[in-house]
Amino acid sequence: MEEIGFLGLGIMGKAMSMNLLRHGFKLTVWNRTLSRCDELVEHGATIGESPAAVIKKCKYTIAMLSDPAAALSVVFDKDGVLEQIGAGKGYIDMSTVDAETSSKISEAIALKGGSFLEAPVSGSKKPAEDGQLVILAAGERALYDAIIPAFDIMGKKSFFLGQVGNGARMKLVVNMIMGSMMNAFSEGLVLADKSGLDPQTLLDVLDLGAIANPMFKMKGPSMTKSSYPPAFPLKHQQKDMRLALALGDENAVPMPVAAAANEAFKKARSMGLGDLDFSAVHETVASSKGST
Ligand SMILES: NC(=O)C1=CN([C@@H]2O[C@H](COP(=O)(O)OP(=O)(O)OC[C@H]3O[C@@H](n4cnc5c(N)ncnc54)[C@H](OP(=O)(O)O)[C@@H]3O)[C@@H](O)[C@H]2O)C=CC1
Ligand SMILES: O=CC(=O)O
Repeated sequence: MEEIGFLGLGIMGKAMSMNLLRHGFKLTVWNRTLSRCDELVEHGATIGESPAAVIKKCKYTIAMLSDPAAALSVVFDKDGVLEQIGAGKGYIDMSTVDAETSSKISEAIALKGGSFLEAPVSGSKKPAEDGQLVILAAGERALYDAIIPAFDIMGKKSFFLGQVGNGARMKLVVNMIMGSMMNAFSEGLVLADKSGLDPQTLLDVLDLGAIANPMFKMKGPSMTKSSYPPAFPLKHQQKDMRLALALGDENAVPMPVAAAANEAFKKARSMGLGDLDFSAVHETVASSKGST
């Protein structure tokens, strides 16, 4: 496959691009904080000096950025994607954003004659390192077909969901469920502990029953030790809850559970936990002062 551009080398972008390099892809990378490119360069990547420079050089460019503001800035600002996108070039945004952001980007790229695909992912740092993401793509089918060799390296399964917006919406629904589950899990761990049970035994019981899942299994042991090394930063999970609630507003779907979960993530952010893993929401319950 031809050289691919990659914009955004945070937790996910770095893991995904390293994985592509390991599998023989040639990459030109850019990150706002340039020093984050160094490790990729050591593994064979080339640096592009701006998003525009990367687009100019590469037929296909992937982005993995924090939020709607970042996704829009990289496309619309000076030296951004729009300056060089055009006929024969494809832009694939894998960031988690809302459908409106994605549509704005898609329309602007179409006006320049380029192709666009949104492709947010389910799966965190480890699945990204291992090429085990679930890819939720929507937009131009021809671009999806062209980029499939890269998706096959980054993911264990890719879905094509139709028109732009469907990938963003699917991702927000999934993360809304995940964020709500994480809060219920945190409350359960604290309830077990405060009522005299061993949280580790609770984890063993959960893992054998109908609500066993990889998230409880992976995060539970570190949560019981109040350890939250960031795989999925809490500030991004709160962003996803906020965007999912807005989707609920648009569609008049009552979501009291998600709204409460969003409040807990906001509380965690106010406690300075935004850069830790989203499982740190546990601290909002664990560290609350209760009298018995
Ligand atoms: N971590 C995870 O488990 C998962 C994350 N996601 C989603 O993937 C996306 C990336 O997540 P993750 O890698 O964890 O996040 P990080 O916070 O680790 O990385 C964010 C990236 O966005 C860049 N960025 C932020 N603001 C701007 C801006 N204004 N202009 C240009 N670049 C900017 C950062 O650059 P800089 O280095 O300069 O700060 C960095 O490269 C998010 O949308 C997240 O919700 C999806 C699935 C799993
Ligand atoms: O967006 C986060 C994830 O784990 O998926």
